[in-house]
Amino acid sequence: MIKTNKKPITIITGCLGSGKTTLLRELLKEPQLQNNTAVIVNEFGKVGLDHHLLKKADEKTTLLKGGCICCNNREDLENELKSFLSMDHNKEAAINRIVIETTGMADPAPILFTILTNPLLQHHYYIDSVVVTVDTKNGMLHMKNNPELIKQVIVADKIVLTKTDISTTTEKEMLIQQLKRINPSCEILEAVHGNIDFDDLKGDYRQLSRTVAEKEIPDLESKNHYSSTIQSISFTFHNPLDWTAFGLWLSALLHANGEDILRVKGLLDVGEEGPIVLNGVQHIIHPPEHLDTWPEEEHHSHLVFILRTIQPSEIERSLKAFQYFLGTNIDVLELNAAL
Ligand SMILES: Nc1nc2c(ncn2[C@@H]2O[C@H](COP(=O)(O)OP(=O)(O)OP(=O)(O)O)[C@@H](O)[C@H]2O)c(=O)[nH]1
Repeated sequence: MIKTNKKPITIITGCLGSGKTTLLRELLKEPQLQNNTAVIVNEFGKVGLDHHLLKKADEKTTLLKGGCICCNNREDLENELKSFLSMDHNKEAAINRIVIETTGMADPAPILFTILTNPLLQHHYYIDSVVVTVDTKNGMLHMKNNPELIKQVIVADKIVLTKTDISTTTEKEMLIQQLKRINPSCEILEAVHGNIDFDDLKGDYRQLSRTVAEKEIPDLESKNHYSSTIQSISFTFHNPLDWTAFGLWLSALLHANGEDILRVKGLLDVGEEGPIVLNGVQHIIHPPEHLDTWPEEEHHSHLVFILRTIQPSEIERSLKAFQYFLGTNIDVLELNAAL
């Protein structure tokens, strides 16, 4: 147990769709995180969905908009962390722990750098633990295609293997071997659907004195680490959509372009009381989740794609060609977000 007045920061990072939000949603149910914990979520583009899902559990959830936390959004992070300090005078409202969920392609190094080198932040906060979720099913593929994952694993204190329930023993063993090669000192844990104790993810006293040098942070100066082939597009639908027709359209799209559709996420109005949460990671569409109620006042469907090599306009054309069958009007909210 660390004895300090500094506030611990837990950073949850990991590849697109590896289970960061699922993990965080479960953790926020723990009594120790119900009060006085602030959650900072960073997502691609201007349309974030994860913070809607988290908001129900924790009202102090902030979405950092306008770019990735590790490239063009570090000042926002700094300001957000500083703003929590102003709540310290009120014991009940004071924030005593921060959890940051980064985008799926974030390089955690610049985030650590921001917190570890700003004198004010350094005085009030410490990095308790860098937790990296790794999708056991897609992990080897992610490792091959996403250099960001390697950087995440390098700085990880704890790796949480997710989706072990849908992976084979061989997939898991090969992945563990590979992870140990990259970061031999890292603790590797498992969590199916985010089922893990927060205590297991906490750091130990040694992290309190962690410095930039100790963390061997790579690529501090990189402004933007993304490959230019990665783009995103988001849509909004104003009326409920036909879920069966949508499923057909999406299956055909993934069948044709699965490798190039890195991620699809949606909060969809299908004419029921609450929305459906849609989650796809490359070829895999996870079982959709029905929410009882909408997390926000506004009940419009949102759909976000993160793409590699395939043009966002192709998705738009394909979706619009299907519009009649979906029974709703489609607007493009954001196209070609600079990732
Ligand atoms: N079977 C299975 N599915 C999981 C597990 N963990 C997460 N998922 C599913 O994986 C999908 C993606 O999970 P998220 O938690 O949204 O992933 P994320 O890392 O937050 O995604 P981004 O924010 O887009 O990077 C969802 O459908 C989850 O229900 C797990 O342990 N087992």
